[in-house]
Amino acid sequence: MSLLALDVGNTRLKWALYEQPVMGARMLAHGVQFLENIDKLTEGDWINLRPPRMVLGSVVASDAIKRRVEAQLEIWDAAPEWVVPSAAEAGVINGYDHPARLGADRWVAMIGARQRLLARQQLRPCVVVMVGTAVTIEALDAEGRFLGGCILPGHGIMLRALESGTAGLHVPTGVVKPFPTNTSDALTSGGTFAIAGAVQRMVDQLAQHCGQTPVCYMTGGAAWKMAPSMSVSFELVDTLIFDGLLAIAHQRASDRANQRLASSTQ
Ligand SMILES: Nc1ncnc2c1ncn2[C@@H]1O[C@H](COP(=O)(O)OP(=O)(O)O)[C@@H](O)[C@H]1O
Ligand SMILES: CC(C)(COP(=O)(O)O)[C@@H](O)C(=O)NCCC(=O)O
Ligand SMILES: [K+]
Repeated sequence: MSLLALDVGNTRLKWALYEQPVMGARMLAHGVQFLENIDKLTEGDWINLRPPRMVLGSVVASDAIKRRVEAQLEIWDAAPEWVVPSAAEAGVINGYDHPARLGADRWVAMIGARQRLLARQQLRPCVVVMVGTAVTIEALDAEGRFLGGCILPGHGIMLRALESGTAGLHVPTGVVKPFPTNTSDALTSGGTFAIAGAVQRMVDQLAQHCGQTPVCYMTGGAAWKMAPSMSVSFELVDTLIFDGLLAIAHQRASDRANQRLASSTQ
């Protein structure tokens, strides 16, 4: 049973077709589109795609974007399912005050991270960093409890905010330097250090809280930009959200199979 996994962020839609809804399944095809180009998926990227049997997605973009994605999915029989963060799922316990108000991408990425730790039998505390339009930094304890997390502006938003709020900060992109000596480098370095510093702080807080050094996973479209400037050790995992979607899809598919079995034996 093939699975089309969707990750709809505030900037881009990421998709991947898997052979089966299980962790470690073979990825048959994948792609990414900026949100302004999502109305052409069925006549473009998806034109020759083998019809998926199941479609599971995470969406944090607007309802209008979600409807436009659903319109593209109408060519296939499988009705799209969207993850809604709950109190607990696939090895993660949700500590948010209102579990459903947590971003679905954050929830799914934490589930992906937890599944990776479970697969390695490394039940350690974990920090999950996503560098996309926004940056999110989550803390999970060794039992898979999501203790809480931070939201920061991403690189682009930080720079645009500074540009629009000042008269003298309209400059080209610079490079990251320990001691920047021009405006471009000062801005680029400032944004990068803000993110790297926030991650380090969360790692320190979690280490102190749990009495154990956390594993740190980093993902997202702009993660590669952060990688050379991080002050803590981390693993870059491009597929963290897809890993989480596979775990949730696996759970749902086996629940349904069990229900069918129960009703057929009644
Ligand atoms: N090809 C690229 N070149 C430079 N930056 C990129 C590129 N692709 C993505 N990014 C950065 O990654 C961000 C989008 O990452 P993504 O994880 O897709 O975000 P979201 O999930 O919020 O849509 C952009 O805001 C941009 O900063
Ligand atoms: C924090 C986010 C904007 C991140 O979005 P992204 O950068 O992935 O596009 C998204 O997860 C979201 O809208 N969250 C809802 C609020 C919350 O998580 O508390
Ligand atoms: K994201």
